[in-house]
Amino acid sequence: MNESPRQAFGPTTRPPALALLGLTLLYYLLARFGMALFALQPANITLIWLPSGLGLIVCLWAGWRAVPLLMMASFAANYPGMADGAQRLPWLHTGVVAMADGLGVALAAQMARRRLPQGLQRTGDLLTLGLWVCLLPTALSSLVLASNLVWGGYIAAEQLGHMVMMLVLADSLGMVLVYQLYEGWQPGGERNLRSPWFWGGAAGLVLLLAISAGALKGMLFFVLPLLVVLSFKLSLSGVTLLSTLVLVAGIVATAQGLGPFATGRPEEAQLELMAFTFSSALTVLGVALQNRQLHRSQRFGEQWRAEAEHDPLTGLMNRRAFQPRLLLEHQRAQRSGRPYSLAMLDLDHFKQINDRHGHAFGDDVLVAVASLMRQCSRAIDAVARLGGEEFVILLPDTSPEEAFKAMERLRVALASQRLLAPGGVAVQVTASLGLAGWRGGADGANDVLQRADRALYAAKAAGRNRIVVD
Ligand SMILES: Nc1nc2c(ncn2[C@@H]2O[C@H](COP(=O)(O)OP(=O)(O)OP(=O)(O)O)[C@@H](O)[C@H]2O)c(=O)[nH]1
Repeated sequence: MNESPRQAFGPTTRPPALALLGLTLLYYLLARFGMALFALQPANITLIWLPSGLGLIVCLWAGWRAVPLLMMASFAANYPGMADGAQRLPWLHTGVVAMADGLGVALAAQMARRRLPQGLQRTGDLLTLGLWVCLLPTALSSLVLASNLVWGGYIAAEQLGHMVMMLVLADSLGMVLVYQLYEGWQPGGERNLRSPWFWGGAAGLVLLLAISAGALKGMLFFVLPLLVVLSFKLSLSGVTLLSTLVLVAGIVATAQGLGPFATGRPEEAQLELMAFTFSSALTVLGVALQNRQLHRSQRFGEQWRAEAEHDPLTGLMNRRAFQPRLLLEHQRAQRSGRPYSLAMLDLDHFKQINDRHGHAFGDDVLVAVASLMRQCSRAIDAVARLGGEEFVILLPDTSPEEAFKAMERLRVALASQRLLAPGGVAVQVTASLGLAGWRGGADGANDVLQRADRALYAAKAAGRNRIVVD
């Protein structure tokens, strides 16, 4: 799974032109109609500026070539409004707005590439996202935008500071909400749509929104705990999708005069809503990232353990994993009084096979023998490769007499099989086995192992391709 597909700003692969044009059109529509959809009346304050988030993503994806397109879209979206007043040179001021918009998101994308080259990985990355990707670029572009508005006579000079703050908040919020969607998405993310938690969670969120738009306005604050619960149940993609949708819906509702933030004091309401939306988005994203990190380390732990305990050639358990398994079986046998048996198996004249047919064929032989041993043993048996051409089989609940029958079947099966060496030579491989059992008494697990080993040497000494029981 590639979870860090972040593309360099100034990318190496060209995005399809049609997709780029489509996104530019979306940017235009969001900018054009976002003002109406997200503006808090009567002061006409835009609560969230989604084009900044979309612009950031487009720049991350398409690099510098997206910037002129975004500037044109911004110009086209802003010009009707800016030409509406009595101010002079509206095209010039709209041009400055378009430039600030385009360069702001380009700078944010550059920051994201430099500061978060692997995307969001840890909760600590949220500080980088907030400060470097959102706050700094939007502060610079907002300063240019607001000064331009003062210069053009659109707003009074004393409104500059307030305007900058509003623009920074609305732009940053747009970036956080859209960027978390982009970051959260990963191949396989659509699996969330099959989870009952996703649809149940979505229904719960819609219910909370609906109730808070009516009589119980405070119910909106339960959106956060519900999203936190969902961040434990869904993958990052699902959580970021629900979080973005519900928080944007909350903003739209406020702009329509619904919910706890529609108080009739627009400027205060804006700040409260921003604080709620920011803290909710970042908390949920933080928990979801932490959770993903935890799952990853668990997965790595399991993978590391599997690798540490298995022989890479045959896939069988190795000596390290076999030892505790044997001890466990010995303790179980001591408690239950039931016997167990151990068979040590060593290939005969394996050095000759290697020398005559090559090491690679020797490896094939080891793999074939391992596979045969698996086939000839039961699910409760433990088959391990102790090293080289030496194997062991632990047969729980089995007396040496019963084990002998099973091992004899294995020995015969191996000896009657022919393996094709390079050049088409059919090679017979045989093995010698030493068998020992535990039937109670003072013997420890290692004593049983040593007895099986002694029996194996006896089998070799007696002429090979046979089983000796100790
Ligand atoms: N191809 C291959 N050979 C291995 C591997 N591990 C050990 N060997 C070889 O196994 C051979 C073992 O040789 P010996 O210990 O002399 O035993 P043998 O030739 O089977 O003789 P006996 O056990 O007395 O029948 C050596 O040549 C090792 O190089 C492996 O992973 N792959």
